[in-house]
Amino acid sequence: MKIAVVGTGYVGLVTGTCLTEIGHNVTCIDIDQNKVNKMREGISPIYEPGLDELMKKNIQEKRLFFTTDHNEGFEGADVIYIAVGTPEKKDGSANLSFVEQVAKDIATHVKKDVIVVTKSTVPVGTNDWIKGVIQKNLVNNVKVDIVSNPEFLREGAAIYDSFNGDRIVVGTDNEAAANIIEEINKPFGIPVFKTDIRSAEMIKYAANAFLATKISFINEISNICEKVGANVEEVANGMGQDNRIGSQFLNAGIGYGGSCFPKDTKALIQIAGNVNYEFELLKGVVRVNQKQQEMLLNKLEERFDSLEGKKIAILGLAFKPNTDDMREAASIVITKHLIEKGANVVAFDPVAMENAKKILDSKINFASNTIEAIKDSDAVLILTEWNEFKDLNICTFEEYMKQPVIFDGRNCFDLVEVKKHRVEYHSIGRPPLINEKLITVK
Ligand SMILES: NC(=O)C1=CN([C@@H]2O[C@H](COP(=O)(O)OP(=O)(O)OC[C@H]3O[C@@H](n4cnc5c(N)ncnc54)[C@H](O)[C@@H]3O)[C@@H](O)[C@H]2O)C=CC1
Ligand SMILES: O=C(O)[C@H]1O[C@H](OP(=O)(O)OP(=O)(O)OC[C@H]2O[C@@H](n3ccc(=O)[nH]c3=O)[C@H](O)[C@@H]2O)[C@H](O)[C@@H](O)[C@@H]1O
Repeated sequence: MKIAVVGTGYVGLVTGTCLTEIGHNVTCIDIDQNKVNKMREGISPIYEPGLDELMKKNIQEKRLFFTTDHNEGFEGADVIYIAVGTPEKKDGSANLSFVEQVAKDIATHVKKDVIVVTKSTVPVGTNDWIKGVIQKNLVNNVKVDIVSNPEFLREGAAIYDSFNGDRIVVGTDNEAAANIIEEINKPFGIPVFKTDIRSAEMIKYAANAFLATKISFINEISNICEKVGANVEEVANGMGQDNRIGSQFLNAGIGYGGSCFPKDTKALIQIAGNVNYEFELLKGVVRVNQKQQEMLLNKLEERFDSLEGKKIAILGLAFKPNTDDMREAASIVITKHLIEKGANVVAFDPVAMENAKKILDSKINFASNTIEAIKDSDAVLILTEWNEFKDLNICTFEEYMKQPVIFDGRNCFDLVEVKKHRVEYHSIGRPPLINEKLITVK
C-alpha cells in the first residue's frame, strides 16, 4: 500500500516508520526543512528509543521517504495520514489550524481516490469538518473517504506500543474504508475495534482523561497518606491487585505532564462545555494536578528557612523518562519558583537538556552529569525517574552533597534501603526519613 504521512512529530514519524517495517511504502511530509534533511539521513529529530535504527533500515530498503513537498508526498498515495499537532489554545480548546492547512493541501493536490486517516487527537466532530474542508477545496474530481484512527502510543515506548498496542480504533461511516485500514494494520497483529467516527474521536479523549483521573486520584490518596501515616505505594499495590482497578497508572508523584494529558483533559472540558455540560470530575482532576506540581516545593520551603543562595540540584527535567520532551514538564513550574526564591539551581537530565535550555530560565545552570549537579548542594530534587537516577547508590548523595537532603518527586528509592544511610529523605505519600546521626542546617 502506498501511504503518505503528514507531520513527523512523535506520532507521524513513529507511525510512518512502523508502517514501513510491516512492508508499506511511506512518504513522510513535514514543513520543517531541517527536520526533513535530518530524517533523510536516518536521524530522528526526536529522542525515541529504537527509532533511528528502524528509520535507517527502511530508508535503505527504499520503503521510507521524506519530503517537504505535499504534492510529491501525495503522488499515488492510497491513504494519507494526518499527524500534525493540535496544541492547546489559550481557552483550553484544541487549535485545529495545522489540521485545516493539511486538509486544504490534500484538496489541492490529490489526483486519485484516497482515504484520509486522522491520527491527530481532534475534538468530536472534527473529522466531519475535515471532510467538509476537503470537499469545499477539492481541485480534481476524486472521492475522499475519512477515517478517525486515534493514536494511543506513549512517548519513550512508542515503537513498542506500535507493535504491541491493546487495540487499534477505526472510526468511519464507510465499511470499505474501514476494511482497508484494517488490512493495512493486519501485520501488527493488534485487535481492530471498528466504530463510528464520533465515538472514535471520543474514545481518544475519554481514554486520556481516564488515565489522568487515575493519576490525580492516587496523588490525592498520597497526600492523605502523608497526613495519616500510611504508605501510598503499599496502598496502590493493594488496590491494584483488584483486576477491576488494575495496577497501572497508580504511581503517585508530582503530577502528569507531557504534550497530551494536560491539553486533552482541558480540551475535553471544552468539548463538554460546548454542549452545555460541565465535566465537574475532570475539572477536579486538572486542579489536583496543578496543586500536585507544587507539593514538592511546599515540602522544600517548609524544610528550609530560606532558599536564597542555597544550591538546589535538579535531577530530571523531561516530563517522564526515556523522552527529551519538555512540554508541560513539572520541572518548568518548579525551577521557575526556585529561581524566584533566589536559589542557585543546577540541573541535569540525561537527554532533555538541549530542549530544556531553550525554554527554562536563563539563570539555571546545567551540569554535564549527576555528580556535577549534586556536588556541594544543600538539597536535591528528583523530578524524573530516569533509571540512571533510580540506580544511584544512596552513598553518592552522602559523599557529594553539602548536606544530603533529598526531595524525591517520583519515589525512586526503597525506604528500607534509604534507612541504611545518613540522609534526610522526603518522598511522595510515604513517611519522611531523617537519620538521627545527620546534622544539617536549615
Ligand atoms: N506525542 C504523543 O505521544 C502523542 C500525540 N498524539 C496526538 O498526535 C498529534 C501529533 O502530536 P505530536 O506528534 O506530538 O506532534 P509534534 O508537534 O511533535 O509534531 C507535529 C509535526 O507536524 C509538522 N507540521 C505542522 N504543520 C504541517 C503541515 N501543514 N504539513 C506537514 N507537516 C506539518 C510540524 O512541523 C511537526 O514536525 C497531536 O494531535 C497529539 O495530540 C496522540 C498520541 C500520542
Ligand atoms: O495521547 C497521548 O499523547 C498519549 O498520552 C499518554 O502518553 P505519554 O504522555 O507519552 O506518557 P505517559 O506514560 O502516559 O505519562 C504521562 C504523564 O503521567 C505521569 N504518570 C504516569 C503514570 C503514573 O502512574 N503516574 C504518573 O504521574 C508521567 O510521569 C507523565 O508525566 C498516554 O499514556 C498514551 O496512551 C497517549 O497516546
